[in-house]
Amino acid sequence: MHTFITSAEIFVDMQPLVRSVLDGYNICIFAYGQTGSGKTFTMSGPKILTEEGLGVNYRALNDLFDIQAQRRDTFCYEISVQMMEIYNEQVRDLLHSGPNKKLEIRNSSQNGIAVPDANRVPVASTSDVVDLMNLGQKNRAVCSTAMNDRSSRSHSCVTVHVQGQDLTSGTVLRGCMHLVDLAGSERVDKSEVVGDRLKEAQHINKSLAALGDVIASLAQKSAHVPYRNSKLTQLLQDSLGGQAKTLMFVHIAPEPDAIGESISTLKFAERVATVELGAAKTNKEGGEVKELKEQIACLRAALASKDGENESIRSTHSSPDILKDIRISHASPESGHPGEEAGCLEVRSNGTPTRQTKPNFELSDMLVESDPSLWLDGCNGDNTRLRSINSLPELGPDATHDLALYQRSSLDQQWSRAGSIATEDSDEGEFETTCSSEQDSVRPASAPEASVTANGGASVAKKAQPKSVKSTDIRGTNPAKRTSPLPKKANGTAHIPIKNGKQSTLGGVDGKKTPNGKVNTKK
Ligand SMILES: Nc1ncnc2c1ncn2[C@@H]1O[C@H](COP(=O)(O)OP(=O)(O)OP(=O)(O)O)[C@@H](O)[C@H]1O
Repeated sequence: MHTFITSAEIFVDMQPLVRSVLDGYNICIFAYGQTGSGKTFTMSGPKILTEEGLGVNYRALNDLFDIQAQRRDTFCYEISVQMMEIYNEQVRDLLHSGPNKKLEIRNSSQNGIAVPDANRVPVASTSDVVDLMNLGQKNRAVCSTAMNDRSSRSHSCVTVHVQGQDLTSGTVLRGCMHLVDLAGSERVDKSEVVGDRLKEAQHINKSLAALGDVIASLAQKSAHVPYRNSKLTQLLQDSLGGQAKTLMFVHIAPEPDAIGESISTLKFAERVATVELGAAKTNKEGGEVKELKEQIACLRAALASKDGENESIRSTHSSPDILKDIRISHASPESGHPGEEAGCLEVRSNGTPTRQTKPNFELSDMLVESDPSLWLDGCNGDNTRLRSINSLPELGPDATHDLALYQRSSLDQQWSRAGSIATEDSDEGEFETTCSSEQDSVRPASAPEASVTANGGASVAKKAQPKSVKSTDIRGTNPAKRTSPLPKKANGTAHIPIKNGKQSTLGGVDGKKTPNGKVNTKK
């Protein structure tokens, strides 16, 4: 049995995840699968866009605008978009009008993984987004191959930055969402590519292999995760091994001769499902942090002015013009204190005695007065990075994973949802210690779990769900509490429960596991 579903229905399932970007979470949604299996269709929609065909990229941004409008009285949001592609191992700006320059992926303690030099365009409405996406799609490297007349020759990434300020408390939330349409893996004998197309295919396959290696390392909890082996894995580093909420759509082509690729795609999905993510956390800057930052700014200003005064004193000392104003008070013969003679200097500037002014507060006093606990607990931002990566919390007992499987029919190219797994993660995650982009990350031993989605043209979702966000995908973790281990929706969605955020097996379409633990893409 299978049910055909539309892009709108797929979006409903991922909506809670998208919405949490407005609550300060980092989100990554990406499409994986062989060439021609429907990744671009899922993310962006068909070549000629219709309202029903709009891909999840558009829907996600539309949804953000809707909520922005709903929260107008309580929050002030700024939304901006970047659009990049990784083409032949080079990061390029898709919103750049001039010649494309090579961009660098940077890892900073403040922003995590980012491409700061890519154009970041503020958007305020759906039409702004449509214009931007059109420009990006136009600039994207696309070419016709024997497998797909509109084959993406690059990985594309739409990054949505959201900053919101709570108008009551002044708390600032920063969230960021990557929407990634990967280039498809392809067998070059089948896609019949030569020359530049062949070179592109080799780069694509190599970077997807690097993604596979990263997933394998994460799944095995290896101490070393080879993020640096490709630009793709560098860019997705935070989403694959960090504290983002990540969802992956896995696509397979239903044609019989694609069976080899389909199996390897599903094996990949199975492995992704076992990856544990760190607990999702918000990028929140509360009132206390704001206050402390203001204090720091004051202290810096005070120090600067103090330095300035010291400097002016020093220059007064060394200025020959001023020397004449320095009067050495020779001890009167009566005083009889030779030591006082030498030490008695009166320094004047501009002919008037200068006194060293004491600042209103002392740096040391202020620092002692500040409660150090505030620096960690009061701030979910960068200061928490100071904590050891070993202190990453395990997922609570309520953590679940939710795997959503979508299936595309070979005949009418419709999607059928087959099952779903999601993760509910603690809101109270901590940052992994940041490292330079020149270093691969070492995985925290206790990092909690990921979740995955697959589709039968298939898709896999991996997300860490905030407790505050009501997700239709969130399930209790205690299997005993459930009436069925794989409750099935009328439309064919099966939810696979995972205890303590761990997925034991990847369920089949009908909610049943095949003997070898593979997914049943039953139609
Ligand atoms: N669910 C669907 N319904 C109808 N048409 C679809 C669907 N999925 C994909 N298609 C069509 O199949 C073709 C290939 O899809 P698409 O370009 O999205 O594949 P892709 O996985 O992005 O390929 P590549 O990796 O080569 O870029 C397109 O013509 C697309 O319109």
